[in-house]
Amino acid sequence: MRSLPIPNLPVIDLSKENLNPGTGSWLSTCRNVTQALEEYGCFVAVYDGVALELHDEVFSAVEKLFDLPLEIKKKNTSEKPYFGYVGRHQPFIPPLYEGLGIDCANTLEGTQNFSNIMWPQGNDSFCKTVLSYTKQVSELEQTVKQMVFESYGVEKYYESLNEKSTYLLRMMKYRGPEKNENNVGCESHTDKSFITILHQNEVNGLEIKAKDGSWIGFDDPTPSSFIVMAGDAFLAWSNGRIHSAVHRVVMNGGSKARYSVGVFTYNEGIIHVPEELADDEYPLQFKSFDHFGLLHYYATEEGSKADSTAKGYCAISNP
Ligand SMILES: O=C(O)CCC(=O)C(=O)O
Ligand SMILES: [Fe+2]
Repeated sequence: MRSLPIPNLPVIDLSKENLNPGTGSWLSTCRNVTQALEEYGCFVAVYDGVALELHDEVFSAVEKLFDLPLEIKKKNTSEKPYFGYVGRHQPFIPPLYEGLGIDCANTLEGTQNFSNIMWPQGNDSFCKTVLSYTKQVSELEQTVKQMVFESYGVEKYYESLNEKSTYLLRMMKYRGPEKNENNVGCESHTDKSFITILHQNEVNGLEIKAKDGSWIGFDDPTPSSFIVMAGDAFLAWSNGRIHSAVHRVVMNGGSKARYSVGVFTYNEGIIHVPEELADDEYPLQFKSFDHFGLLHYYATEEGSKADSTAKGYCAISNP
């Protein structure tokens, strides 16, 4: 019997040298990026902005970070939900999971605030590594945003939104499950960010739910492959055109730990749906909204139960 082909995520080459605005390859890549985000809510970007050496430094720094004692990691706290330490001994969190977050990780101040808490004696090399990593990945994020804005003919709004962007770097560790232990590392969810860019070590586990309900595994990571994923804020901004994909982490392999890092974009202030993205055929579905308000809403009981965070928080209700 012939087996069905395993569905794959779209793969798009976003290497810097191929991306010159205005060229034919830029325009076709804009279309591919937008289509992938509309259909799958994500794609695999092949990106050469993070050198192999920096990639290795990041994952080795992250491993060392998780080796710190739990009492120290728990000092990573934040007013913003899910920005600080999340993990062991917390209710509703899979026991395999631990995560730490650095707010404003594209600034020296952000990385130093974090590292001074983890290592009161200082850790300049950690700061330098995560700062250059976040800066490089934020360039990829900006390219993707610019491409989508251009595809929709609303590039005039790009700069003002981009100026309000802040970058959260979240580092995740998933230990391998023990015998007979549940293998879910991270429950199904959509991200609350505008865009998330994920990068992982060689241990697989990320699965993305396609629109037909099937799960697509990301099984072929390389140091230059990044998962670019749209969050609920991007969906609302696009008046529902961009899809925010449900995804989860399932640890099917052996005992080796999975490490991943995600750069999550949030925007300060109010996000407006461009008026060009609503018309008679496509009526306005979302009100202007406060991005961090959306995140806080998700942390409420009502918000955590909503089928769609974006709809629950800022949909225009039909009479
Ligand atoms: O570890 C991963 O690859 C995914 C993590 C994730 O989905 C999240 O932190 O929102
Ligand atoms: Fe996620």
